[in-house]
Amino acid sequence: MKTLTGKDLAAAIRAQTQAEAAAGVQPRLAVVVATADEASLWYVRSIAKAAAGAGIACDVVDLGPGAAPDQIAETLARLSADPQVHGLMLQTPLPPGASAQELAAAIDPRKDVDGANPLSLGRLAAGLPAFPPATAAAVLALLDHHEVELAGRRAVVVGRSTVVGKPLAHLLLDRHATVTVCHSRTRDLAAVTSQAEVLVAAAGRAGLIGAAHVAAGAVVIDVGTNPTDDGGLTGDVDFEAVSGVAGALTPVPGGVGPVTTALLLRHTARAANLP
Ligand SMILES: NC(=O)C1=CN([C@@H]2O[C@H](COP(=O)(O)OP(=O)(O)OC[C@H]3O[C@@H](n4cnc5c(N)ncnc54)[C@H](OP(=O)(O)O)[C@@H]3O)[C@@H](O)[C@H]2O)C=CC1
Ligand SMILES: Nc1nc(=O)c2c([nH]1)NC[C@@H]1CN(c3ccc(C(=O)N[C@@H](CCC(=O)O)C(=O)O)cc3)C=[N+]21
Repeated sequence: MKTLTGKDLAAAIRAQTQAEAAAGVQPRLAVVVATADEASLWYVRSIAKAAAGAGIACDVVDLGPGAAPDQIAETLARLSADPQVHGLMLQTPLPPGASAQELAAAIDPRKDVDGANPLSLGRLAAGLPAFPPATAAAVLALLDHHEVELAGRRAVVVGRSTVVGKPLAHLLLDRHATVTVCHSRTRDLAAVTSQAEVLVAAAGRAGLIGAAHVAAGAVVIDVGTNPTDDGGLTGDVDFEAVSGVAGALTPVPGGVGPVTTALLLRHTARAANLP
């Protein structure tokens, strides 16, 4: 079994992004936060750190977990109108009563580096240029980096969120895979996933995918980042069990996550230099 790591790819993307950032106007990313969720705050810190390393300015606008939806919308509108800001993202989760989908409509599509505005998702579905969500893009980047063939192959995505599952299904379709999307109402998940030549797990359930869910030799991409009791991180895939069946598998940590952060910065550098 081949372990498909993301660290080298992430480093290469960051180096390329640093060169792009240095060649044009200095890119600036604004990250709006309204949560106390530890995993989300960890991601924000890692974005800020990686941005500094790539020569990208990063402003974290923390409104706190008690922020009202109107306040978040006003903040996004202000940053969308600010010519100093090239990239704008709204972290999830959000406070109860706030809808990420509705709020993201306030992000200027030209600055929508995490593909959250419904317009970006619509453009993606229509095959028009748009920034895909960094996580969905990271899955494709990993598959390409490891030269996994997609055309004509059966791909199964577990999860239908707006951040990962849905945009990823469009990206895989564009690459001529035959795509099936599963979710919590899918009957007999293992029967569907075991048909996959390329399987992507993005459900946010630790250990959901076991050996019985995977076809011999399949390429398995684990997007899940579930906190463990000892303060660590584990994926949606039971790595031990599945490594005995799969042909290739991404680790967690060290797989999709670092590539996601690197691509968010690449999108920001590109947004800063849009014609
Ligand atoms: N590494 C990275 O860069 C990133 C990692 N993540 C991680 O990816 C995971 C998914 O994130 P996100 O998409 O935001 O999560 P959501 O909770 O928004 O979506 C989860 C999806 O998985 C489906 N699902 C849940 N349980 C099951 C089940 N038992 N069987 C089949 N499907 C199920 C849900 O179905 P239904 O729609 O029916 O509820 C839903 O569509 C999380 O662990 C998250 O932390 C997220 C973003 C970036
Ligand atoms: N609008 C929005 N878009 C997101 O993409 C988004 C979000 N909100 N909210 C939070 C989740 C979570 N997320 C992660 C990204 C990278 C790692 C990552 O790089 N993790 C490291 C390990 C971290 C560790 O060891 O603790 C790794 O996988 O190697 C993790 C989690 C993006 N998210």
